[in-house]
Amino acid sequence: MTADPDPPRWTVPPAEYDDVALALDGILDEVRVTVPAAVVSSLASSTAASGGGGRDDGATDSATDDAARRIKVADLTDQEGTPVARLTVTERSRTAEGGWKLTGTVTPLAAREDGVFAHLHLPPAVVRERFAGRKVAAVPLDAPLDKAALTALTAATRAYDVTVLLPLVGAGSSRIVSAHALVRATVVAAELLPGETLVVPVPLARREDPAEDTALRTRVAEAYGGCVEFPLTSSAAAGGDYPEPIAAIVAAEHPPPHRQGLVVFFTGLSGSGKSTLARRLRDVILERGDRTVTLLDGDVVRQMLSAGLGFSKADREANVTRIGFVAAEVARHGGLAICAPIAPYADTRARVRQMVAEAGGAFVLVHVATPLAECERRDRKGLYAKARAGLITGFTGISDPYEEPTDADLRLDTSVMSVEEAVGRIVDLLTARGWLRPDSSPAGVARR
Ligand SMILES: Nc1ncnc2c1ncn2[C@@H]1O[C@H](COP(=O)(O)OS(=O)(=O)O)[C@@H](OP(=O)(O)O)[C@H]1O
Ligand SMILES: Nc1ncnc2c1ncn2[C@@H]1O[C@H](COP(=O)(O)OP(=O)(O)O)[C@@H](O)[C@H]1O
Repeated sequence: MTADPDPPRWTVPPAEYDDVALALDGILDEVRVTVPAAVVSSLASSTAASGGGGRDDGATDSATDDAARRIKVADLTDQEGTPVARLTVTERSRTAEGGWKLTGTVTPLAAREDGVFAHLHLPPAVVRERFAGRKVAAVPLDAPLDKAALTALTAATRAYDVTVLLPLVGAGSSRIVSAHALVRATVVAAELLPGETLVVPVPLARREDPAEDTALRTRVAEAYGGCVEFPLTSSAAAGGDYPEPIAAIVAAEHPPPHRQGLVVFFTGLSGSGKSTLARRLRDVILERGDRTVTLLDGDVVRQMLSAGLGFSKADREANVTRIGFVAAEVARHGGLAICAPIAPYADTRARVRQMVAEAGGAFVLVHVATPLAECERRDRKGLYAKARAGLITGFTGISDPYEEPTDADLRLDTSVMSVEEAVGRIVDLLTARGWLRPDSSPAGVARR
C-alpha cells in the first residue's frame, strides 16, 4: 500500500492528543481521533475541483463521506501545528453528529516537548529496562496522597524493590488539584515513602465511563512494570488529612472564596443600567479595598477587543465569547472581572459560564431586568428612536431577540430601585457567598 503523498493534517483536541502520547509510548495499541469537518470538506472540495462535481462549495454529502473514507494516513499536530504523529487508519466510523472518527496506529514524527512536568516523562520501556530484574510496584494516582493513603501505600508496596508513582495528568484527570499540583504533591509523597521511588507523569485522559478509566489505569500500571493492590483512585478528597507539605500544595489550589477568581456578568437591554451598575460596583469594591477589579464594559470592549464586529448573531456571539475568554483568564489568576454586555443569547452566556468554571472561577449572572419601556424612555444615545424609525435594524428588544435568563443569580429592575440599592444587593450577595469579606466595608461606603 502506498501512503498519501501529502496526508491531511489537523490539530487534535487535548484528550486525543494525550491518547496519541500514550500510543507513541506503547501503552495504547491504537488511537481514535475526530476528523474536523473542515478537513473533510476541504478534501471533498479539492476532489470536486479536480472534476468530482458537487454543491456550491464543491462538496456534496456523499463527496464528504467519500473523502473521509479515502483518508488512509493523516498527520496529527500539537496545538502549535507541529506534526507529532502519523496515523495509519485501520477503521472509520460516523459519529452521532454526522462527523467522522478514525481509528489507527501512530508512529512518531516529532518528540513531544510539552505537557505537565514533561522533563519527568519516561516511556514505560525505559522504566522497565532501568529496573529490570527488580520487583516494581506501579501506582497510578489521580489525587494527592493523604496520610491514610500513604500508610496504605507503604503497606501495599512493602514487598517491592521500587515504587513507581504515576500521577495522571491527562485531560480532565484530577478533580481535586491541577495536574501540575498533582505532580508536585506526588513528588513530595515519593520522598515520604520508604525505599526507592520514581515519579512519572502519565497523560491519561479521563473517560466518561469509570470502568474504562479503571481498565486503562491498570493498563498504564502494567506497562510501567507491575500493578499493586491499591485503590487506583485515591480516596483522598479536598480537605483530607494531608502531611504538611502536601497540605500546603492542596491549600494553595483551594483559596478562600474572597481570593477565588470571580466573574460578575451583567446582562440586559441597552439602557437597562448595566454600565452604570458595573462601574458603581467596581468603585464600591475598590473603595472597600479587598479585591482588584477588571471592568469589561460593553462599549469599551467593542472599541478594543471586538473592533470591527457588528450586531449580527454571529458577531454578538463572538463579542460575548471574547469577553468571557478574557474574564475567565482574569478569574484563573484569582481576579475579579465585571462584564457588562447585552449578551442576548442564553447559549453564549452558558458558554461563558462554562469557560469561567473551567478556569476555576465562580460566576454570578446579574440580569438587569429594567423593562423595555423604561430603557426606551431613557434612550440616552437616541438609538431606540432610530430603531423604531427603522434607521437601525436588528436592535435588541425592538427588532432583534433578547433571551431572558432563567439562570440569573440576581434580577434587578432599575426602574424601581436606585443605583445604590441595586449595587447594595449585589454586594450583599457577593458577601453572603464569601467572595467579599464582610468586615472590609468601611461603614456607609456601599450604601450612601
Ligand atoms: N443593533 C444593536 N443592538 C443593540 N445594541 C446596539 C446595536 N447597535 C449599536 N448598539 C450599541 O451597542 C451596545 C451593545 O453592545 P454589546 O457589545 O453590549 O452587545 S452584544 O452583547 O454584543 O449584543 C449598546 O450599548 P449599551 O446601551 O451600553 O448596551 C448600544 O448602544
Ligand atoms: N436605578 C438605576 N440604575 C442604573 N441606571 C439608572 C438608574 N436610574 C437611572 N439610570 C440611568 O439609566 C441609564 C442607564 O444607562 P447604562 O448604564 O449605559 O445602561 P446599559 O449599559 O445597560 O446600556 C443611565 O443614564 C443611568 O443614569
